[in-house]
Amino acid sequence: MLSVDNISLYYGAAQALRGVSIEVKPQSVTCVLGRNGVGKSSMLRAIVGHQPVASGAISFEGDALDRKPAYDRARAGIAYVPQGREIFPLMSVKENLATGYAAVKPRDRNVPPEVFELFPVLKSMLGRRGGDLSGGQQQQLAIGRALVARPKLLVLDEPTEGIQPSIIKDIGRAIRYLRDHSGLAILLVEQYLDFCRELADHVYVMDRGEIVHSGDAASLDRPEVRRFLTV
Ligand SMILES: Nc1ncnc2c1ncn2[C@@H]1O[C@H](COP(=O)(O)OP(=O)(O)OP(=O)(O)O)[C@@H](O)[C@H]1O
Repeated sequence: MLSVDNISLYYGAAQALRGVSIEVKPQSVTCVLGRNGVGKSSMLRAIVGHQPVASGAISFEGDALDRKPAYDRARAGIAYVPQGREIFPLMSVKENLATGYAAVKPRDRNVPPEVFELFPVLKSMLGRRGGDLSGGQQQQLAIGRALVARPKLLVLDEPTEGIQPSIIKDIGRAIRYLRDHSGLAILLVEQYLDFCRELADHVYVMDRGEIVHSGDAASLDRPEVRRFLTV
């Protein structure tokens, strides 16, 4: 469904990605792990069109994305929840959800019922300001806003970062539900190993701008893989 083929990415003279290739299959959860600063977020930004690549190719459902701006990628069915969530603190929960309509045809501009089924707290807080929500609730809002666009691929950058364990469980449950019942492909970047071990159909490990491991979730327990994850 998503194919990233041998991409390289630079910030000025500094190379952040060195020939990275990954595949994401439909109706699956793919996790990318690695220490701080190894290039995980850069790879996601390249996929969603926020950062240009210097070489290599990215395709989605067989179409080349390389020259497409971020909004075309969103319309093609790729939704992105950035690290830090980037919700609008002074806008209400309802207004935050509505910002997801930008990539959607006017007749589809409503909140899919599954958003409130997965995250009931959003329904009860529709009138509250985004900035009044806890970190975990903001993460749920950011995922809800991404789902408003009815994506085929959901891209999440560290969805568990700074979030209390009970909400991490809710988010894990939601990801599993979206894969199994809505047929979504989910690509997520994480530092939280247990979260990936429980959820992932496939894992990649990055180190210094390269993919150094590809395998199933159980492969994360191998010592030769672990050494790229321990600080
Ligand atoms: N906008 C930028 N300008 C210059 N260098 C950057 C920029 N963004 C990231 N980098 C550098 O590129 C490298 C990869 O960063 P990236 O954020 O992709 O890593 P990461 O694995 O996602 O780390 P983290 O978990 O800390 O977000 C790092 O050395 C980082 O300092």
